[in-house]
Amino acid sequence: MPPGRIELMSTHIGAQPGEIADRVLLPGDPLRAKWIAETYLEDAKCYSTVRNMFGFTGTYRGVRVSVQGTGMGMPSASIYSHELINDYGVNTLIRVGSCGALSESIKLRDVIAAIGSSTDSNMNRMRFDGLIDYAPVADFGLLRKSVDVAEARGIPMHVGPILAADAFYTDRPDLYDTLADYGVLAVEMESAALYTIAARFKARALTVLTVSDHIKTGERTTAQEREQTFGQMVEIALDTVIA
Ligand SMILES: O=P(O)(O)O[C@H]1O[C@H](CO)[C@@H](O)[C@H]1O
Ligand SMILES: O=c1cc[nH]c(=O)[nH]1
Repeated sequence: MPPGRIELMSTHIGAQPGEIADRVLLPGDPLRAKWIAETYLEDAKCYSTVRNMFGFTGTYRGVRVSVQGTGMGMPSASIYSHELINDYGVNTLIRVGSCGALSESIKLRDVIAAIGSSTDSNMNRMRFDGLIDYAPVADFGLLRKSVDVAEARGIPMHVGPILAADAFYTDRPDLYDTLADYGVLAVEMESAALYTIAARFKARALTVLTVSDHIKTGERTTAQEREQTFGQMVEIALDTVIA
């Protein structure tokens, strides 16, 4: 930090007030955040390197947009979502993540927009004293816009429910089959927390995913692909977040 500059960062994000746009894309992978900023944003500047969880602000089609890594899992994603909304005034958050397909109807590299997110996480059970099974859902306006954008760009996009799991490696693959029977398309690890925190603090949130693994077929993409080549998902998210 330059001498004389007063430190006003939040606990986990090293940005000064005003350095983060009011609309933010949220990849789990901080290097995907860097790739998105370098590939899609004009005049992108890095506002945070705290814990190497990079955040950048630039412009996309003339609109200020930020992109912030969230890390893996709901505890980590909750921290970044909470601080972006409450400490930096962010009002629109679109997660751009990878996921594992649960359904035979979904193929590797397909794009999914998540209407709602079931979860095995205990976080909402604590929030609601175990009395309510809260249903975390996407902001309808963002979801509808993303569908319009995908259609306009000619990108096929599945729209449906997903699972946000605490564990990447599961001992209960049978539950994935049951969830698929109930129409759940894919599994990832952050969306339920994002939707819940956005609802709690009156922000708008959406999750758009690219299938990086197929739970049924065992197919998977490479780490480099997960970091750098999920362009269709990012383009849908960017066109949606600036609308
Ligand atoms: O690619 P990201 O956005 O990190 O999302 C998925 O990838 C990670 C697991 O490999 C989890 O964070 C999961 O949600
Ligand atoms: O959370 C995730 C992400 C990708 N693939 C999975 O199986 N799980």
